[in-house]
Order: sequence, then structure tokens, then C-alpha cells
Amino acid sequence: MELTRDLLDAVCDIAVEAGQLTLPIYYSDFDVETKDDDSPLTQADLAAHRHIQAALTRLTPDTPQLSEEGAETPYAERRGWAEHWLVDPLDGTREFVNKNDQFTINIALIRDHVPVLGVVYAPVLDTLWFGAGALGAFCQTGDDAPRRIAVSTRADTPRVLVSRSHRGSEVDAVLARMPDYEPVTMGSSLKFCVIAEGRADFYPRLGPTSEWDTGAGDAVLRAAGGAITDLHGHALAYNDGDSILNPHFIAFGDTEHDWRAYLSD
Ligand SMILES: Nc1ncnc2c1ncn2[C@@H]1O[C@H](COP(=O)(O)O)[C@@H](OP(=O)(O)O)[C@H]1O
Ligand SMILES: [Mg+2]
Repeated sequence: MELTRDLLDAVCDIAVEAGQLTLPIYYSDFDVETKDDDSPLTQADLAAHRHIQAALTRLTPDTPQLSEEGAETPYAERRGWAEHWLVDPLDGTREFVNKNDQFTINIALIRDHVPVLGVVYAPVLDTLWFGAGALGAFCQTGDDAPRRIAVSTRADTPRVLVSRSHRGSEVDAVLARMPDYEPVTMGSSLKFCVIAEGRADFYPRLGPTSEWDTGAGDAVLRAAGGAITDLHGHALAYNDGDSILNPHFIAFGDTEHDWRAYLSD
């Protein structure tokens, strides 16, 4: 499909509608289920999933969808997909459960293993981050006009993002190798968005994530001039094998800086 501003706007509308469905649940005394992999699940995850699935089907009936809360599609089928929607209907479920506002709705379009369009919406903040390759990257709060965003290229005291709920000793080892840094703790795919906006510089994720956790934020970050790579410096590749898990990765704004230098002595 053609990557137009109309397409991007349509996907933004879907993400905002899904996000608005989560808010009454967020502000209620909701139940939390535990999934097979021990991660939390709420009615909000499911409400957002159902809305996005139906709305994307109306928008592009022939484009397959892969969602954290949808049916698993075996790689034997997925490998034939030239493009597909990749959805995390509610990223940061732990943040949602803990009511710290840092959860997001995520929709990405993957084409030939690359996230070419992405929308991230934070319902409580009523803020959207969206982008698609040459169209650029944007941030919009409420009814304000969208503003163009770009990464920061200052690296004097890097602002380093650390997962609020999944940190780990390997990330601490990276921080210990940095001569100077300012830590910023945050949940969900918001971490990619604040780098895309130039409000943070570096995010080492040395623990498990799945493709839907990164796809939309990756597309926004790329469109804003940044990157996510594996620990060898290769851009994350999507729908490129059996496993839906990402390798460990680093995300950063300044592509001239040697962030991988902090990974080992
Ligand atoms: N053991 C594990 N295996 C796979 N993914 C994991 C994981 N632990 C955390 N994650 C992923 O990390 C995401 C949260 O990241 P963060 O801690 O940076 O907010 C979760 O998203 P969900 O909230 O959508 O489940 C989940 O997908
Ligand atoms: Mg997630």
C-alpha cells in the first residue's frame, strides 16, 4: 500500500479510538488476569485489540495482522507476507496495572522486514507519536497541531532510558561503563518516542521483548533520524524467522555516536 499522510492519519485515528476505550477501564477497579507466560492482561488489552483488529480490517481488508492479543500465525504462513500490520494493543500492561500512566497503543506497518510506518498513542497523556519514512515523524497532544520531531545529536551527558519494570544486571553493567549519564526510568514504547523527540538519547534493552513491543516505536524513531540495532549493529528485522522475540537491542538518537562501545569492556 502507498505510504501517504492520509494512511498515517487513519492509523492515528484507530490508535486514539482504541486508547479512549482503555481509559474508563484504567480509571476503574479492574481485574488483572495472568497469561500463560505470567504477564498481566486486562479487559483494556482486549478492548483495544478488538477495536484495532476490526478497524484495520475495514481500512485494508487484504493486509494480514499480527497482534499480541490475536491468534498466533505460524511462520510457514507469515513468511509469505510482503507486508502486515503489527499491533501491541496495550504495551506496558504492568504500568497500566500500577496506574503510572506510561502505557501505549502501538500499530506498525511492516514491509519486507522493515517497520515503514508507526503510530504510538499514550491515552492518559493524550499524546500521539507517528511517522513513516520520508513523511517524517510527528508528535501531537490533544487537539494541538502535530509538530515535526527529530532526534537530538548531543551526547555530552546522554539521557539513558531504563525500563521501569524490566531492568536487569546487564543494563546496570552498561550504565557502569558510561563515563557520565542521566538515567530516565520509563515504561512501554514511550522510550522510543522520547528518543525520537530528542528528549532522551540512548536505551539499552538487554532482556526479552517481542516484535510488537518495538515495531511502531522503531518506525517513529527511524523517521525522526534515530535507529534500533541488535548488539552487532544490525537494524532489527521483523517477520524474519520462527521466533517473534527480538534480539537484545540498543535504541539511540545520534547515529554518529558509538553507543555499542558501552556494551563491553
Ligand atoms: N520475559 C519476557 N518475554 C517476552 N517479552 C517480555 C518479557 N518481559 C517483558 N517483556 C516485554 O516487555 C514489555 C514491557 O516493556 P517495559 O518494561 O520496557 O515497559 C512487555 O509488553 P506488554 O506490556 O505489552 O506485555 C513485554 O512484551
Ligand atoms: Mg508490549
